Amino acid sequence: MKEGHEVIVVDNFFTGRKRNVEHWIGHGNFELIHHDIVNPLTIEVDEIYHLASPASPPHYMLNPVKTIKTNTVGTINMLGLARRVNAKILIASTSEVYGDPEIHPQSESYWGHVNPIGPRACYDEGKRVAETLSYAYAKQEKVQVRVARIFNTYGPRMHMNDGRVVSNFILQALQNESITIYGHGKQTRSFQYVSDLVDGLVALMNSSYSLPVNLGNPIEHNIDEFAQIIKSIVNGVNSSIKYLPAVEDDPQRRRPDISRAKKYLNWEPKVSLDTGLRKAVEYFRREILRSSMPIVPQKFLKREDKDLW
Ligand SMILES: O=C(O)[C@H]1O[C@H](OP(=O)(O)OP(=O)(O)OC[C@H]2O[C@@H](n3ccc(=O)[nH]c3=O)[C@H](O)[C@@H]2O)[C@H](O)[C@@H](O)[C@@H]1O
Repeated sequence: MKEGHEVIVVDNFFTGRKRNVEHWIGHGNFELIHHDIVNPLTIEVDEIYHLASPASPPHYMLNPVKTIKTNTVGTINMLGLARRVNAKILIASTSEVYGDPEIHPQSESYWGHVNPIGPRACYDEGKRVAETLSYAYAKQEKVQVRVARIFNTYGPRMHMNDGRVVSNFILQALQNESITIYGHGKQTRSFQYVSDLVDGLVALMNSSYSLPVNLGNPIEHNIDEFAQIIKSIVNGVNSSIKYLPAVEDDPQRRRPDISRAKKYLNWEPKVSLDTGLRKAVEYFRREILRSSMPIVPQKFLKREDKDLW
């Protein structure tokens, strides 16, 4: 990137400007992803990372309309901005475009198995439309797009109330509470450490490859095993396992085929689950100590329960 030029990163949590070359805008809120954020007459923009959207199931299900708007209207705004300022744009898509997959592991050529009217549809279909929009803008408006299909990611500085499995299990084990498994616990996931993901996103942006690319760690565990791994790292001897009702449309198996990322980006994850989880656990331990009251893992809420927005 040329000196004095801008990279715009739009995501959920960071707002404001960092150093000379980065622009963080966010809150996963589609009104903020607006074309007024950059005045193309005063700033030259080379790259836009569009990462904005709620991504945790209890969060995105709480306000499905806003989730869809962020991924459709918000993405149109960002693609329009990329076109006007002639910037390359990276869209954060998701493993959830594969839905509850019938093909395993999932490669990018798989079209997916998504329930278009289920509780996850606001996110799954929102991201699928975001991909469709990206390639429509690429074809019609010649926008340079990069599409990352991101698989389950964790690490320090996750939101304590994120509500996804990694933060829930670590919080529960650290606070000697029961670990809550939704359903039978035989569903699988493959977890990647945050720095591997960031390396993959930057490699994709810098590459000349424009089709979707899976970014994830292909080592797969079922959720029962994952609970035991967290317990052993935390030494959560007092945490029992509590089985709760299954989440509707919960994908039963998920593991990325990362041949494409290896071939075109020369990328593969480097951080083992054990190393990454130890770092995440240490972060959570410190956060709990800093907090004056117990931190309750996020559960699935109804709109009237709490407004997270
Ligand atoms: O990261 C991904 O690839 C995508 O999938 C995630 O969805 P999911 O994998 O269902 O995320 P979690 O909420 O962390 O659930 C993982 C598994 O653990 C289970 N779980 C979750 C939380 C919990 O307390 N207990 C529990 O058993 C869930 O039912 C599910 O089977 C999120 O939708 C997105 O962050 C993302 O796009």
